[in-house]
Amino acid sequence: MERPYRSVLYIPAANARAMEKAQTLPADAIIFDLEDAVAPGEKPAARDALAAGLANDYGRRARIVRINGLSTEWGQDDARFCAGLDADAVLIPKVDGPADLDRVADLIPDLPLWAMMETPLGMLNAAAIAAHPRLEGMVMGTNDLAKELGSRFRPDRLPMQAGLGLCLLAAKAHGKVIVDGVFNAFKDEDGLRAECEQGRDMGFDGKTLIHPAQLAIANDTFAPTDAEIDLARRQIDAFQAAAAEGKGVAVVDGKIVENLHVETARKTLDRAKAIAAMAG
Ligand SMILES: CC(C)(COP(=O)(O)OP(=O)(O)OC[C@H]1O[C@@H](n2cnc3c(N)ncnc32)[C@H](O)[C@@H]1OP(=O)(O)O)[C@@H](O)C(=O)NCCC(=O)NCCSC(=O)C[C@H](O)C(=O)O
Ligand SMILES: [Mg+2]
Repeated sequence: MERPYRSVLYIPAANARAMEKAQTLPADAIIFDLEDAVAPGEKPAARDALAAGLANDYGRRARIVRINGLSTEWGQDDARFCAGLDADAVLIPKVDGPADLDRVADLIPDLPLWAMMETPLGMLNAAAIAAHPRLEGMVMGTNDLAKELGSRFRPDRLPMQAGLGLCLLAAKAHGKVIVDGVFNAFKDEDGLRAECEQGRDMGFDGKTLIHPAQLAIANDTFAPTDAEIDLARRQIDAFQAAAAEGKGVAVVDGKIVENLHVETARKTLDRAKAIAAMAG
């Protein structure tokens, strides 16, 4: 049973109160951020605060640490800090290609790597990045991508579609987790829900979030509904019954069910089980 990544909450590593609070928040994963959410003058103190914060009990929530890029003045110290750290993964910002992952992999031999997908080169090299043997997951960085592209924020995210699609294809081709970018207006519930639904419909595993008020909407949107779970069970049952009669196709609710639909149905049930395990 794979972990769910419906809700992936960023927490500035300098914010001890938020790290404490996260122990009880319904996030599937936490990104402890040493990069953009921490002011330059606070970077060393943020590392110390994170070391203390990671001693908290986050239960089943995945603990991912976002370091500064190795080309910055903090990156090497961040990487040294992460080697041997009790965390679940290290997230590397602004990954342009697999060589960026190699460099961090050499410094941090013991943790899975995740890549921020947020540069034009990263989009063009998405397949090679996703194929990296140490890579476990990808996170869309839609703020940086918009900045680099000079594109505008639109509710339909049309300017983002090429990048989102390339990264999604790459992640799926190589069996990696992929979560969507943040929705900046954290008090706009309708806007967040619409963007979560778009990401879910495209195939993202979940959404990165910046505020606890966004958790419920992401958790709800990226979970299979009761109707989907019920349909998945009926599709599996109907297909098994058809197979027992020597048939390769069943019909449920007026629609055909073939082997491939059964695979999707099984994934739906697995996801529901993984989500239930988070609550338990
Ligand atoms: C956006 C915020 C600065 C708002 O903070 P604040 O004004 O303190 O919010 P509230 O008063 O509403 O907070 C209420 C309580 O919730 C806690 N809280 C707030 N945010 C978090 C959080 N992220 N995780 C856990 N807990 C949080 C507060 O401590 C309050 O608790 P209590 O004391 O019990 O009342 C703030 O939300 C924030 O800093 N968010 C994270 C910003 C961040 O991490 N940004 C960087 C990542 S996004 C990015 O870089 C995207 C990517 O790279 C790209 O390019 O797109
Ligand atoms: Mg970014």
